[in-house]
Amino acid sequence: MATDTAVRQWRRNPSLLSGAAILGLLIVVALVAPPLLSGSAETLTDDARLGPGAGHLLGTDAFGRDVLARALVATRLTLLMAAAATAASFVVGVAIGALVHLAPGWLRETCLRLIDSAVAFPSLVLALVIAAVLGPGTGSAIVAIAVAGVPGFARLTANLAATVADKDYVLTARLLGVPGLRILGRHVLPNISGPLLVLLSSSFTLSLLDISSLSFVGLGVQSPQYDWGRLLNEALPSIFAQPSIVLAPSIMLIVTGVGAMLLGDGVASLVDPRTRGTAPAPARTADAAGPAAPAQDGAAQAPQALQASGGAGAASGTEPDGLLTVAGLTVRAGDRTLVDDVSFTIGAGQIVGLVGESGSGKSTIAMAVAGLLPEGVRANASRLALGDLDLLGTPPERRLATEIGIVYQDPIGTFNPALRLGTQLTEVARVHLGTPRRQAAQDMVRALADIHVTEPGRRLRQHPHELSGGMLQRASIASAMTTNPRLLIADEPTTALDVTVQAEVLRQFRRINREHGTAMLFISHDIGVVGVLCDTVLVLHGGRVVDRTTGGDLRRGTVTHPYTRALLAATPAAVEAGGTLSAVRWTADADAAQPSGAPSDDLSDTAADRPPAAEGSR
Ligand SMILES: Nc1ncnc2c1ncn2[C@@H]1O[C@H](COP(=O)(O)OP(=O)(O)OP(=O)(O)O)[C@@H](O)[C@H]1O
Repeated sequence: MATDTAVRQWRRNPSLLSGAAILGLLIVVALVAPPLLSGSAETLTDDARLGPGAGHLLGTDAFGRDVLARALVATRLTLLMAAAATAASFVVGVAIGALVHLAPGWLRETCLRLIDSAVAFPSLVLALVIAAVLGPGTGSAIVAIAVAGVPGFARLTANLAATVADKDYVLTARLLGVPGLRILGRHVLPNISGPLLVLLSSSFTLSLLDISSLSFVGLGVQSPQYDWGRLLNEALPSIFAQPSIVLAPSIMLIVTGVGAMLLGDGVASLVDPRTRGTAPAPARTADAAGPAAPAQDGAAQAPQALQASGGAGAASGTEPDGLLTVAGLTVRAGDRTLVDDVSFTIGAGQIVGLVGESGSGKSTIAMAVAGLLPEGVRANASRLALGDLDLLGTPPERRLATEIGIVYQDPIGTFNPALRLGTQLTEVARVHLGTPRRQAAQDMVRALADIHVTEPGRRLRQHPHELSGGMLQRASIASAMTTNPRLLIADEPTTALDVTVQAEVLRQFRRINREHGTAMLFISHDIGVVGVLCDTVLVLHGGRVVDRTTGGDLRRGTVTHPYTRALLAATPAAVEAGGTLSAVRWTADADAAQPSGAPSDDLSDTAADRPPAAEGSR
C-alpha cells in the first residue's frame, strides 16, 4: 500500500523522475567508467589530435588519448568534488543559520549583517581568493568552494526560520517549554526543508561550475588527475583547431547541472507534506457531521445556538473568585505603548471576552498572559497571576504548559504541516504528563470523538492539510484541553471558519466551560459572538479598556458607552434587526464622533462611571 503510494508520487513528479534518471546515469558512469575506460583515457599513443571517427567518437587529444573516454572517466572526480563541497556548505551553513536564529536579538542582527555582506561578495571570486591562499590542488578547491557556499545556506536558514518562528505551533511549543534546539529540529527545520533542498540542488550546480572554473584557471585539480574543468583547461590551446575536444566536458557539465536542478525541484515538492497527495481531504459535509446538529444558516445562527444554553458565570449571577488576575498590565514595544494599564480578573468557570477593532491590543493582552510576547515587546503589571502562578516572573514551564491552553485563530497555522496530527496532539500528554504513547493516542481519540471529530483514529494518522479548517479547530481545542488547563485562551478561534462550523465550535467552548469549569479568555472581533458566549466583556480601544459590560447587555443592546454602541451598530446583526450598518468612528478624545445613525452620547460614561462588570475594573 505504502509502496503503491510512493510509486504514484514518483509518477506524478516528472522533475523528480527526470532529475533522478540523469543523475542516476551520471553516477553509473562515475562508477563504471574509471575501471573500463582508464586505458584509452590515460595511455599515450601516437594517434595525436585525431578528429571524430569510428575508433574515437570525439577524437583524441595532443597525446593520443581518447577525448570521450577522458570526459567519462573525469565524471567520478568532478561529481565527488562538487558533492563534497556542497555537503560541507550545507551542513556548516544550516548550522550557522540555525545558531544565528537562536541568538539574542543584537547578536543575531550583527551576524545577519555579516552574512549579508558575505552573500553580496561573488562566490567564485571568494573561492578564487581562498584557493589562491591555500595553493592549487583538489583539496583546496573543495575547501574554497565549500566556504564560498556557506553564507548562502546560513542566510536562507536564518531568514526562513524567522518566518516560521511566529507560527502558532511554534508559539505553542514555546509555551510548552520545549527547548530552542528541539523547536528548531522538530518544527522549524522540517518546515523550511523545501527551499533548503532547492538551494542544495542549485548550490550543487554552482559548486560544479565553480570547481570546474578553478580547475580551468589552474587552481583546482592538478595533472595527472583530471576533472571536467581540467580537461577544458588542457583543450584550450587547440580549441580553434579541434573544437570537438571541448564538447564532451562541456556537455557533461550542462547535463549534470540540469539533472541536479530537476532533482532539487522534484525533491522539494516530495518533502512538502502539502503536495504529497496522500489520502484525499475529507468532504466538507463530514465537518458538520456529528451528534450535535449544526446551525441551519445565517450569521445569527451561532449566537442563537448558544443563547439557549446561557452562560455558566452569568447564570450564577455572582462574581467568581479571580483565578486569572491581571492588574495594571502595560505592554510596550520600545517607546510605543501597545496595552495601557489594563486590569481584569477571570474566575473559574467564567468567560471574559475582549472585543475591539483590529490593533486595539486584544492578542497582545492574551500573549502577555501566556508569556508569549514577541521579542522586543515587554509586559509590566502590578499583578499578573494565574492562581498562585506568577506569570510575570519565570513560571515553571511544566505548570505553564499544563495550566494554560491556547486556541488560535488560524486552525491551519496551529499545526506543524510536516508532522502527523497524532504526534502533535499527543505531545503534551507524552512529554508533560508522562503518558505512554499508546495511552495518549487512545485518550486523544476519545477527546476528538467528544468534540465531534469524525473518524478520530484515522485523523491521528493524517497530516493537518488533510483535514478541513473546522475539524482542525476542534482538534486544536481538544489538544488545548489535554491537560485540563485552568485557563483557556481562545484568540479569534472562529474567525477563519464558516458560520455553521463557527456555531459548533462555540458550542464546544460552552460545553468545556460548563463541564470542566475552565476559565476562558475569549477574543473576537465579532461582538455578537462575544455577547452570547461571555459573562463579562472588556471593550478595548487603542490598547485601553474603554468599557466593561456583560454578555447580557450586549445581547439585549442595552450598552451605554458610545464606543460599544458604535461597535454594535457596525455588526451585520444590527442591520438584520432593522438598523443601519455603520462604520466605527469613535475616538477616545473626540466626544462628538459617533457612528452614523447612533444616538448622541458623550464620553462621561467611562468605565469608571459604570458599575464594574468584572473585579478590578479600571
Ligand atoms: N511585535 C510587535 N512589535 C510592535 N508592535 C506590535 C507588535 N505586535 C503587535 N504590535 C502592535 O500592537 C498593537 C496591538 O496589536 P494586537 O495584535 O494585539 O491587536 P488586536 O486587537 O489583537 O488586532 P487583531 O484583531 O487584528 O489581531 C497594534 O498596533 C500592533 O501593530
